[in-house]
Amino acid sequence: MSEALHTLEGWYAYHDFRKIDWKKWKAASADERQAATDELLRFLQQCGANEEAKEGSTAIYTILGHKADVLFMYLRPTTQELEELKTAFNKTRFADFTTTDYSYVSVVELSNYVNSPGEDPKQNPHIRERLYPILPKWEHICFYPMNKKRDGNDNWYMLSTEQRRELMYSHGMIGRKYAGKVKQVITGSLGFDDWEWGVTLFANDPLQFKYIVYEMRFDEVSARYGEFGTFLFGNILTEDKLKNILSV
Ligand code: VOV
Repeated sequence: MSEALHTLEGWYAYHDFRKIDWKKWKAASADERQAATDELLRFLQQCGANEEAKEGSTAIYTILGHKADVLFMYLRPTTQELEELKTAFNKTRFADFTTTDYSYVSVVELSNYVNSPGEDPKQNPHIRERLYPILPKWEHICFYPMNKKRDGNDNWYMLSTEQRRELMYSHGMIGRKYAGKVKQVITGSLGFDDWEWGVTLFANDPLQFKYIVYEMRFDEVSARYGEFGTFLFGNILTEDKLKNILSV
């Protein structure tokens, strides 16, 4: 029988992709640039303190290619906190030098194909770690949204729970080959954004993104049912690198 699973949700996610207005930045005085940089660093320090207190997590990456310059990825317990962050960032002087062309709203999700009967999954420390993840500070990030197809005979949502479980098992087995090389954070976005899931991958070797996405294309879950949006790739942004990038 085809029926919805009880998904497990954790922290809410906001991927804020920003472009830097370089013309405006270069035209600003050295004092203005310094003040804007200091405000940005203070904002990021607050994000760091939030992460230390395990009340959320933040990852900052520069984005390669024309689609964006910087990604601020926030995980927080409530959507209100995400909104407060968005507003706090927009109030910084640095934000005046940026524009947002793309963002993504979702919530960390486990699809619970692998639950143990009789157990409260939210009390399981391994599951809690995945629902409330501290984002790895690995060298690279890859983000893309995706759907499961509803197209004629290729309709994921018409498959029985058993069929979907089997297919997801095979997906998970491929994923497990990348243990230690790729870390995935899957966020559900039905009702929040234009696609069904956001896929955020972290790796220290950028080629691992290419390998895993390619290998998964041959797996039925992706080959038959996967539909994919725009891919964005980036490099980690440390405080020193940030100061370096912003110095003119
Ligand atoms: C990096 C490795 C990796 C590993 C180990 C892994 C494992 C697993 C498991 C065990 C499960 C099911 C239970 C749960 O944990 O939710 C999932 C779930 C999911 N995945 Fe995955 N996935 C990985 C990686 C991984 C990638 C690279 C992608 C993108 C696919 C591609 O073709 O580009 C992906 C997608 C998803 C999605 C959209 C879901 C939710 C599907 C749904 O219908 O609900 N995923 N995934």
